[in-house]
Amino acid sequence: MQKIFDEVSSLDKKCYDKFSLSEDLLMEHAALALKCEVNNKIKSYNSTILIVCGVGNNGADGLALARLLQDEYLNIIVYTPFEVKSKMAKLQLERLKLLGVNTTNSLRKVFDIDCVVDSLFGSGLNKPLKKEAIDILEKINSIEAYKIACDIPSGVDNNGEIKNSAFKADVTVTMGALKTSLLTDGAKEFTGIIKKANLGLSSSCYENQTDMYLLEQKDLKLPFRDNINTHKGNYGHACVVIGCKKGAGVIASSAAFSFGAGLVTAIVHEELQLPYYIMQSHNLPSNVTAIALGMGLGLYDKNELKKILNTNVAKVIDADLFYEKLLLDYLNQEIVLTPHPKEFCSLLKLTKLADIDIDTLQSNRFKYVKLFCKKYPKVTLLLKGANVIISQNNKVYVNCLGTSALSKGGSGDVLSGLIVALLAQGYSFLQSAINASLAHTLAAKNFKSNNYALNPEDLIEGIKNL
Ligand SMILES: NC(=O)C1=CN([C@@H]2O[C@H](COP(=O)(O)OP(=O)(O)OC[C@H]3O[C@@H](n4cnc5c(N)ncnc54)[C@H](O)[C@@H]3O)[C@@H](O)[C@H]2O)[C@@H](O)CC1
Ligand SMILES: [K+]
Repeated sequence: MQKIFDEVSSLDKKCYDKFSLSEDLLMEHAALALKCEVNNKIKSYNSTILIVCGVGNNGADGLALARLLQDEYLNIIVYTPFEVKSKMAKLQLERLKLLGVNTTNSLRKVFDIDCVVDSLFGSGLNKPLKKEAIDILEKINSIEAYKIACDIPSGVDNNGEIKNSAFKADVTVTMGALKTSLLTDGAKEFTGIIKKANLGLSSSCYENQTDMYLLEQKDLKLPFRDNINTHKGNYGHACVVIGCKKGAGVIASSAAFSFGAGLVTAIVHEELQLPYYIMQSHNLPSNVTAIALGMGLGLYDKNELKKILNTNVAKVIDADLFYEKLLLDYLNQEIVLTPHPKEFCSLLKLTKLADIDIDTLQSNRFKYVKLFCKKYPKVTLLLKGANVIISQNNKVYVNCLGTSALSKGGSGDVLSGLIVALLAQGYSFLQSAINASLAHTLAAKNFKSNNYALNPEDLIEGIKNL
């Protein structure tokens, strides 16, 4: 798990005030981290590196990089389209001049470039881009080369929003600590792989306390069976309520069985053709330990719903239930909710927290997740998206490991099945949501066939083999 911060200027300030590091020293480390990234990828001396430098300290990072790369590559183009403004950018430019390095303010030749470093705008981007900047970004985006963003892809603002254009990076070397702005669904299209640069201090000294964390592959804890002398009753009894769209519940049931639940029962109105290992019943069995409810539910008798919701076992709620007022009666208890953005908008409206459209939510995912979890601190909320956000009370966890292969009907049903399996086995609400989400995304990431082809069975098969 890595810490995430909304802003890092206070952390930079701590470096100056508490540890007596200078801005110049931090910048030198930033440039060194960029140099490492270039060197790791570009091995041939006969290469051309284009460094695009803006007017502020992000540009200054690029200018310092140009100095560090001298003599390492045949051709280093230092492109400064605008007159530099910040004190550090002026100093870095002066240092380059003293070395006899020329810069250019026009970029004609955009072929035969092996690597582009984007140091146009960083955390100081505070207004929409003008045409001139948009044209530059479009021009450098069109170059076929390895693309490195310094700190944050230019055009992505501090809320992680992209107003008109942004640099499309293969890798973003972010300075000091991970920022929320890099982890929005919108930014995911532009950041590429995110790497964190050390600015001269270990993370434990540079970073402060936070309630936000980025989940990593190594955080995954699978429900391995450590004891030998066990029986099915030791692993819980998961029940999945089958609604009108029966496939959803069937997928969830299969996923639950494959993720370790000792028994899985589908709660049905009529006998269905199900895998032989999934039991069927009209009522909840007396030994139920967790329930999944909502997927493919459609129209369902309210009294039956209430009866299921009133059963005192762990529950994961999905899909159609986010449009049901009835759910409001259960938000002050421990429960896992797994809405996608449209369903979360409905939930926000039902709870009278906000009446917003999907675009507004997507631009402010963290804000609305925090708002909801503040009002309902017992709920474990998992907001689906390109980057999944999982939150309980004031803690927020982000899972960036998902891929577009998961953008399919049935993926969410698998996730609910995984969560109910862990709940049934006695894992906590938060651990169930986190580990199910990690398993879900990692299985998709490991999928070897084309990324448009993943189906729920492939996903379940992948989860079995993590
Ligand atoms: N403070 C520190 O100690 C460190 C800062 N570092 C770098 O400094 C960067 C932040 O530097 P700055 O605060 O100078 O900010 P930026 O370099 O991101 O840019 C700020 C400048 O761009 C202008 N600007 C903002 N939006 C614009 C727009 N849409 N169109 C045209 N001009 C616009 C501003 O007026 C300002 O002059 C970080 O992203 C990071 O790369 C690193 O060197 C690490 C250490
Ligand atoms: K940048």
